[in-house]
Amino acid sequence: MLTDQLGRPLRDLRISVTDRCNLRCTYCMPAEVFGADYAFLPRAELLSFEEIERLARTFVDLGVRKLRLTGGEPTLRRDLPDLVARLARIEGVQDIAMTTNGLLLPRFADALRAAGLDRVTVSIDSLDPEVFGRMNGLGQHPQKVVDGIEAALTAGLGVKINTVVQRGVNDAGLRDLWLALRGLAPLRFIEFMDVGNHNGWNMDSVVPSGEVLARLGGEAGAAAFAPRAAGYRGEVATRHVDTAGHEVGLISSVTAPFCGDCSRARLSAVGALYTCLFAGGGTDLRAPLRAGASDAELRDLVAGVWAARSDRYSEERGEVTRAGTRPKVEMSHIGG
Ligand SMILES: Nc1nc2c(ncn2[C@@H]2O[C@H](COP(=O)(O)OP(=O)(O)OP(=O)(O)O)[C@@H](O)[C@H]2O)c(=O)[nH]1
Ligand SMILES: C[S@@+](CC[C@H](N)C(=O)[O-])C[C@H]1O[C@@H](n2cnc3c(N)ncnc32)[C@H](O)[C@@H]1O
Ligand code: SF4
Ligand code: SF4
Repeated sequence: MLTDQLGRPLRDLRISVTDRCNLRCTYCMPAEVFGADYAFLPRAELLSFEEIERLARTFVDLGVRKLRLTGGEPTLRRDLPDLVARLARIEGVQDIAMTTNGLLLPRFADALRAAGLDRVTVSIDSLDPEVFGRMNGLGQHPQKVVDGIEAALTAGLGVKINTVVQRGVNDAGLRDLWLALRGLAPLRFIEFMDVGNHNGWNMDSVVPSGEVLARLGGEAGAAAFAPRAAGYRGEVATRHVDTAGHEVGLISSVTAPFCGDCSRARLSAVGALYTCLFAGGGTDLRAPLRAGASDAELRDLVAGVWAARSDRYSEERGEVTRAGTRPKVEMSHIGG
């Protein structure tokens, strides 16, 4: 089995299909930076669906079993169901998921499901129109995302909900969000992370997951929940359930890093392989692919990168921040 320097297998591939987005979340693509004059990737730079399929096969040959489409906003990529259908035909793939802001799900959920998509994770940070409108940078209304969640459920997709938590921004409304949406799907609360170079991260704006759970429980606090076993080895969220069986996941990359089990590789929209969400650079797979590399050559290239991998950024965060920040790839580029 292929493992990296810390004995971690390669199991999960997250594929960014575009760096564009129809929102400008302040913690990801702040409008001041990603404005009208921002140079998004020209179409010719993006991997074609044939190229994504070929590279996905390479990763599956090396042990990957889960694929996740992300971005930017993956539903903006034209003909996305065609890509899903190609990926669903790859022998060995057990799970195809997509992380999305949900806005276009009413339009595309049925076609994506029919093409073979298993699950979506839909991101929504608040049900308060003012708070959500501010956080998404474009004043979009949260009901549009809720409509997307409902469209995904109606289409028969598995659904989870992601919420990024920022102190003083959306933390006051977390319990309202939980009470309103817990009957629809499991909610997962993500500690605000220092991804990219522009989101103004600082430790004071992180709400530790323990505090989030206490807020969700209302008067009973965290005691309103019981822990539930992980769904699979290396799962990023720790699971908890309330007495009615509603599930909440806590993604505590800042206060309780999970690098020890990290089996995730990331492929950017231009075909660069990144071995960590916080990487400063990646390995170009597109150039050898377009130069006619054989399947074996591509496999050797990816296997070599994984075998040399020693990333554990979240565990080292304190040391790195003290030593001064280094440039990181943008979240919208690498996919979340
Ligand atoms: N630091 C860090 N954060 C991650 C990593 N993987 C995922 N996350 C964070 O967790 C969030 C949730 O991830 P999702 O895209 O929903 O995927 P997932 O939780 O791996 O998916 P499941 O297969 O449903 O468990 C991401 O948006 C990131 O913010 C990782 O490897 N490192
Ligand atoms: C980069 S987005 C891409 C997919 C899609 N546009 C969406 O928002 O779901 C993937 C996930 O990363 C999360 N994310 C983005 N920036 C983050 C940050 N600074 N800290 C924690 N999570 C973040 C988003 O909330 C989303 O759940
Ligand atoms: S988190 Fe998703 S929806 Fe928000 S700006 Fe980033 S890519 Fe777009
Ligand atoms: S910080 Fe890097 S190594 Fe650690 S879990 Fe996240 S992606 Fe994996």
